[in-house]
Amino acid sequence: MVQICSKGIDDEAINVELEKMSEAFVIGASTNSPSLPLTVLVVQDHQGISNVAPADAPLRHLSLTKDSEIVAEARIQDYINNLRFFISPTAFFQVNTLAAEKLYSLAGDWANLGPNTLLFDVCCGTGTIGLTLAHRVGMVVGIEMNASAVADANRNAEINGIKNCRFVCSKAEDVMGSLLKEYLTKKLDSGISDSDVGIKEDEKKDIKEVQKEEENNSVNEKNNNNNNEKKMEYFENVVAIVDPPRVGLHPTVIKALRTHSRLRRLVYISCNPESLMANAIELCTPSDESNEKGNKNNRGWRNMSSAGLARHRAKSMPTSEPFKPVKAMAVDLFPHTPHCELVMLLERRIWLSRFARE
Ligand SMILES: C[S@@+](CC[C@H](N)C(=O)[O-])C[C@H]1O[C@@H](n2cnc3c(N)ncnc32)[C@H](O)[C@@H]1O
Repeated sequence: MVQICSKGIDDEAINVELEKMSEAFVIGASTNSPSLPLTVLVVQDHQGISNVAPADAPLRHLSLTKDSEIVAEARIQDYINNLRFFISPTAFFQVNTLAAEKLYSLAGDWANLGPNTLLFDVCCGTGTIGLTLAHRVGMVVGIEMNASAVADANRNAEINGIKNCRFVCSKAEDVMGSLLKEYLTKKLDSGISDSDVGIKEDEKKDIKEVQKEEENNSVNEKNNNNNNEKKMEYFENVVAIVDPPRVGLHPTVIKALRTHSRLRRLVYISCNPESLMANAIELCTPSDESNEKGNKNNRGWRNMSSAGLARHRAKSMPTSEPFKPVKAMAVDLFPHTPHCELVMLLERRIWLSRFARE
């Protein structure tokens, strides 16, 4: 396992060693051998990120300890937006932290955040997106399947004094539906009057119908026992920033996001345009079209492109208001490579006018 980092490692022994190396720039740490020690790859006197590993980069072995427990504790650390992040060996972290700052703040701007916003940070890793945007929202709910990354996220919230985040350790497909239901169906049971949030009578009926539909949906739901005093609060503005791995979002997550009508705005961050396009097709295909009589038992699916498969899957999406792709931007997190991050804003009709800032 190679973990890329840019500034330091959470281990006093390593830091002592690094100090001896003047301005050493740590670019990788490996803990994949059962017979540790930790190996740290460094480039001396280096400044910058994108060209950090010249072919002749020296590989330095730092013998830390034979006590594997101590080494297993080693976490690298880095900074984004002046927040400090601890990162476990198996947790994801963007290598180009300066560009990541731009990426996350762009996503935050497009998500139209405010104090009454509930932000779902789907595939949250060590909590980077949610934690850097936490000061701009009422509450963040992060979802991540890597337990070490979730432990990091909780620790990162704590060390940065951030209190309005909850991180759920689970596959998004297992909890997205139940979390949306937990937070978004509070409204009609709460004492808040609909006029307070601008809901008209016919829209209220729509919401109830959709909620009923949501209950009937066979989203695989697991209860999670995370307690958080904020979870009973009502938030007017509900948005999701999703940042899935290359494969994109699981169909169950797409269905949950699409069929929960109070989610009006979705910012999709992707490192793979193909899966982004496929997921956007399912999120944005109008129900009338998706329910068109087609050959639902199409046996040619094995030969389909991911977009073709998405169009096919969209046919079985429950009736729901589609999102619309509004704008997209590429953010070059990997200069001098063919890879690029993409950000796309998806929106639905803003019926609660006070949500819209523009
Ligand atoms: C591209 S990374 C983004 C991480 C984080 N948003 C960031 O910018 O640092 C994708 C993350 O999704 C997580 N992941 C992959 N599949 C998942 C799933 N089915 N449910 C929840 N998280 C998942 C990975 O562990 C990884 O942390």
